[in-house]
Amino acid sequence: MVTVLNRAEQKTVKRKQKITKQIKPILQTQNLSISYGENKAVQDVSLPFSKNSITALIGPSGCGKSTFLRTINRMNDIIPSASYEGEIIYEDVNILDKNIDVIALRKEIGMVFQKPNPFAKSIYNNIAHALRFYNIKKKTVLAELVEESLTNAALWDEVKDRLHESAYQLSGGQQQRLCIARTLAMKPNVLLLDEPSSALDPVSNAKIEELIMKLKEKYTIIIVTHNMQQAARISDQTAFFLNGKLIEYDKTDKIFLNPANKETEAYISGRFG
Ligand SMILES: Nc1ncnc2c1ncn2[C@@H]1O[C@H](COP(=O)(O)OP(=O)(O)OP(=O)(O)O)[C@@H](O)[C@H]1O
Repeated sequence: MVTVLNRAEQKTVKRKQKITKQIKPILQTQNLSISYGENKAVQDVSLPFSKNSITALIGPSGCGKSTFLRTINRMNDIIPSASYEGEIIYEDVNILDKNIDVIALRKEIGMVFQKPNPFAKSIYNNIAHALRFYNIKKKTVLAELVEESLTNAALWDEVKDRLHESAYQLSGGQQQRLCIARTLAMKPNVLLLDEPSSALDPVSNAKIEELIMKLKEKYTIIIVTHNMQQAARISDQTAFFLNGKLIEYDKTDKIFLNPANKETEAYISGRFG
């Protein structure tokens, strides 16, 4: 039977579809477990990540946060003992599938590590080199993309007159923003940040936090942090891990002001970890 909707009904359906689209996560793990040999480092974790939001992963050392993060762009593939169960659905595709093009995936889901790791090249070539790897070779296009990504990483004004100096001449905080720029040049959808400012001084840390909050307008961000104030300041949602398990996940305000779980409360109030 064909149902003909009147205008008002059509409007309601469209509005509902719009809301569903907004709420539907861009990325979600479903019953994800990750092992190193016999050691189950992450156990049965299901978490959604919505577009243009920041999710903080917190928990004591060794609870599986980095393992979980690295699996989202298949960085753990390089560890021979690592294996997975469950699914990671990114835009309706299970990215743990054997047939996934991992190089293309890492372009869409970029990662920045704890210690700034620029290449031993000029500031310009740190970004241009990454672009050339993806076959972008035209000089004018490269120059535009270098400027755009340095601007988006809030670094352009500080380096525009020294683009051909070695990246190693930058401060630690600037090097980390260069690494963020290098990732942004790939035009990713999701940014994975593994303690991106823990190796930096307080001023650089504040700049990186400001940058991350700005980047939320364009990207979905997942950040591992040991810094509770940082998680509380910048994230929309927080997930608390303990011994490889997801103990609690909620809006960040709820986790920090009124956690449902005693272990979460003990951790955020500094009683362990
Ligand atoms: N490359 C590896 N090979 C084998 N085991 C590993 C490897 N990396 C991590 N593990 C193990 O997986 C578990 C989780 O480690 P992971 O680094 O993910 O925790 P974490 O919460 O990120 O810790 P930290 O906060 O100290 O970085 C630990 O038992 C760790 O020893």
